[in-house]
Amino acid sequence: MKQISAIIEQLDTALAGEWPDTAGIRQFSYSLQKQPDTGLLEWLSAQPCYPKFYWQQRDGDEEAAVCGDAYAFGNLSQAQDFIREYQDIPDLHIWGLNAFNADNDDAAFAANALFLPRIELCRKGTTYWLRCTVFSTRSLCDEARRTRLFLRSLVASRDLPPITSRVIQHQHLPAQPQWNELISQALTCIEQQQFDKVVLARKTTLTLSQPLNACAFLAASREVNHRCYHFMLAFTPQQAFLGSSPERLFLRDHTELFTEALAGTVANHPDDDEAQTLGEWLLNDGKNQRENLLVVDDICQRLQGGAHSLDVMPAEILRLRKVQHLRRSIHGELAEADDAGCLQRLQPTAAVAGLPRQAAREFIARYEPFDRQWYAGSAGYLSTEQSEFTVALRSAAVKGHQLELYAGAGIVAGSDAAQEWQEIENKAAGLRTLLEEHYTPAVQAG
Ligand SMILES: C=C(O[C@@H]1C=C(C(=O)O)C=C[C@H]1O)C(=O)O
Ligand SMILES: [Mg+2]
Repeated sequence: MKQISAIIEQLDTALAGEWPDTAGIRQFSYSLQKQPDTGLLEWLSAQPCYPKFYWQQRDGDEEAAVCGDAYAFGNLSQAQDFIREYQDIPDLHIWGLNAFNADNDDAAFAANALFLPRIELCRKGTTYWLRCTVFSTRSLCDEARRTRLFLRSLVASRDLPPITSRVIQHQHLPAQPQWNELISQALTCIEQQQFDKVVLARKTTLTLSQPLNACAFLAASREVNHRCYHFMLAFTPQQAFLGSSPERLFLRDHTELFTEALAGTVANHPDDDEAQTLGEWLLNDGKNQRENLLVVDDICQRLQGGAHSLDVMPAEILRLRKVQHLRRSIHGELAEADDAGCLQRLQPTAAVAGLPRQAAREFIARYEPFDRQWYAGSAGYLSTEQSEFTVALRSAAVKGHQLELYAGAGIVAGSDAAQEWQEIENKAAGLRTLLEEHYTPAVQAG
């Protein structure tokens, strides 16, 4: 990582110059001449500064490792206002998470964790760059000094440690009997036409033999869980939220909007022919088609007035490591480039809450036995030209010796509690199996 330390030295010289004692913003951007010796996640893992955020787009072509907060935002509208105010700074990016209940100001849990980083190491294709932002509402001069101190705390990249945490114990919330009750309650509401669909979830708390390194865990997931977004926000050395999600909430490119209905699930199979048979079954299954089409309806309704020329593509199968899904891509033209508006309209979609949204959310708030917090919210970034958020699914909270895994399933007329339990087991397996697979016995022969 010689290149990076050379850039940091150049930055230090720039920051040591004359700075005004007034509010303002400055950004420095340097391109890397060649690919760094280690990956971005390895670099991020080594850094002792929080918060840190990692993101990889699902086609694998865009990657970012960012850390330190130059400024933190109370909600996405504030973040958007900030980007608009400073739109002459070409590449201002704000990164982070929106909670499931991002629109509820009274919620006990933080609505979001969005920040303008001090430092960003990014990749697009084979191009790498490093960006540093100095922002102050009072004194750029003081902030430049703090940024220099911050840069001195950055360290060289290191290999990620192997995953040695073993699962000692697990606890499901709800456990299967309570799940069965919850599903029958939801089915009664559907029959009584209180709503058409509700997505119910489970939190599984794994107690580990030793704390898990969040970056190493995400790297292990990225290695095997292809066609997914990979994201992580580390709040402290012991606390992080991460995931490998197949689902796009939205991508906005200027005023073009790309979103999707990803709902309807069957198991995957390692054998291609078997997987294809399962996929064909999924394409022709009434209950799964219903789950997916309710999401299409929801998204199209929610976008009314905000987007036009909506195009819904035919259903396709998305094959992942443990499950396969039905996906319908949706494309439209926004009336204006408004990310806060997109988030408000689209999150949570009927793929993770239900339809109608309000009735489904009330059912979840009342009967789901845990607080979703970041699960089924969104993770990503906004900037002037482009913004993208993934739905924070196939996700987990790392809390020292504990790992909380989240998985949910859409309940519609025709859902069966045992099958939906199997479906959430399969979804949780995307992350859970990484621990088992990386287990190496402490005592080795010889
Ligand atoms: C709710 C989750 O996944 C959602 C529910 C799906 C379903 O019920 O078929 C499929 C994809 C996701 O939209 C989850 O992974 O936790
Ligand atoms: Mg389902």
